[in-house]
Amino acid sequence: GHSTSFTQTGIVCRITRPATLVLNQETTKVIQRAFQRATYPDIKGEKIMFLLGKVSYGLHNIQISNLSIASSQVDLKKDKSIDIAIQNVSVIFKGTLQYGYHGGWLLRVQQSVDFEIDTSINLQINTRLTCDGGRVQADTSDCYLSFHKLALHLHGEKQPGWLEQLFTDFISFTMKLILKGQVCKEINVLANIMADFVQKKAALFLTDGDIGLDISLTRAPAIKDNYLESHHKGVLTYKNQSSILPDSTYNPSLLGDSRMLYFWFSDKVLSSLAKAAFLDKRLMLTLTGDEFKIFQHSSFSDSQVEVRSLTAPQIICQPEGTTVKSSVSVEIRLLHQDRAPTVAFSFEEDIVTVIQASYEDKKLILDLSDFQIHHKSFHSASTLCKQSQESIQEFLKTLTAMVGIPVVISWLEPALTTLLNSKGLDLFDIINPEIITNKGYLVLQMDFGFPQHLLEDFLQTII
Ligand SMILES: CCCCCCCC/C=C\CCCCCCCC(=O)O[C@H]1CC[C@@]2(C)C(=CC[C@H]3[C@@H]4CC[C@H]([C@H](C)CCCC(C)C)[C@@]4(C)CC[C@@H]32)C1
Ligand SMILES: CCc1cc(Oc2ccnc(N(Cc3cccc(OC(F)(F)C(F)F)c3)C[C@@H](O)C(F)(F)F)n2)ccc1Cl
Repeated sequence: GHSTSFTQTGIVCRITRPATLVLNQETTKVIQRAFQRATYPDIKGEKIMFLLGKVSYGLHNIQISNLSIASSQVDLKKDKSIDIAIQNVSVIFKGTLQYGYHGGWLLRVQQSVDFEIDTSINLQINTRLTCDGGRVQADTSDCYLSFHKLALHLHGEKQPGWLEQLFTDFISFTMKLILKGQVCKEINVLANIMADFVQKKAALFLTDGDIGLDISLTRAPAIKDNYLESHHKGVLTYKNQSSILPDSTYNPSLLGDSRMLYFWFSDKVLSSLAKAAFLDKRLMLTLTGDEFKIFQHSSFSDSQVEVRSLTAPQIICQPEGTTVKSSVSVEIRLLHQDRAPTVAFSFEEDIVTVIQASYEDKKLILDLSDFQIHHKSFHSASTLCKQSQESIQEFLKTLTAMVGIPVVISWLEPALTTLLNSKGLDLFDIINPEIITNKGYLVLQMDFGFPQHLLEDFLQTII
């Protein structure tokens, strides 16, 4: 068939129906905020009333004095919208009603009385997610209020009957229009502040120093019966230069809909992150632990081992795990009191490791499931005979396998965990996350408890 010309997708986020049930708990807080933020303009008018002549009225300083929400449901409508239904929002408005009429040619009455308007409202908000300049936009113009109660209560002594009539016939109609207009406007404002907030937070999450991932959308988020999913470039930005992403291999059948949250990463994205880490000189390690004091009793004071990547590691995802191809140099240095360190000997190896990653107790765990070491070269300060070079080569291979690789992994695990937690990953209540690798991609799938901290953060941004 024809190939749809989409910009390539490196990362896909899928939020399923079970997740919307968790998120539903908190929609009422956002709606409450919308009612509180809305402003209610004065309602003024004048009517010619039978026998009374011209009557003028004005409702001033309308404020919310009490607000409660009974229940809400979130529903995904295929290829359309996220439908939020909210029942029994009961709101009490307070204000001052001024009214006056010009009776006979002399009689003028001007009254001012405090009022309460007691309402009970159902809301239906059908949110469409669109893509505007690579960012998620929420369009909540499909917003309906239905009133099953709107009653005026006037303070003080009995008021004239015609006033109730005026309220029932005219004022309540205007009141409904104002409420619908103001509340739906605020809901749209909040929905877009929220979408912007997640976009910003997500971008911060996937940036560290000069290394970042461009997570702008490649198309509008797709809404299906059981999930909604967003497609992101996942293009590496290093020192503000962004690289291109080769063609994407994503298709929706790769993800399920039983877990709340899925992230699909093309392994090209992981490879470009490894490349940026290499360019950013992060892939090197100086070991001075006791296990590396190989020249213990010689005249030299101390020794250290420096391990570093010679090229950008290549990351390939397979069903067996994440394959990392790196070429590495290991240097054994001697530290002297009085002069610069000298290199006792150094060697280079091509190392292929297969890693299985998991995430438990807010820690990233990297397990080595296979490896291959190809010895490339060896340099030593003192000349060695041929025979001993062979045995040294074997020894170094064993050293790399028994010490080198485990040391690098046990350095990388906490380093990545610290990086992720510095972004606030540990604040999330992530339930039973699974990290699954397959041909050319990696999937994170998990359930989660509502991110209370995220909502608090968000509600702070909207005073
Ligand atoms: C590459 C580091 C090399 C350092 C030093 C170079 C010298 C090497 C010397 C000798 C040994 C040779 C190589 C050593 C083997 C080490 C390589 C090695 O360990 O490779 C791993 C590098 C990290 C990574 C890409 C990987 C696997 C999975 C990836 C992780 C999956 C999830 C992680 C998410 C960001 C976390 C989300 C949590 C979730 C919300 C629950 C993600 C993507 C982080 C990166 C890892 C393979
Ligand atoms: C940090 C998670 C993440 C976000 C990405 O980019 C974006 C950008 C905009 N919206 C999203 N959504 C997915 C999503 C799910 C869960 C959490 C999350 O971000 C965050 F809440 F953790 C924030 F604090 F960082 C983002 C939402 C998008 O799917 C939707 F729903 F708007 F269409 N992701 C890309 C990759 C990764 Cl790992």
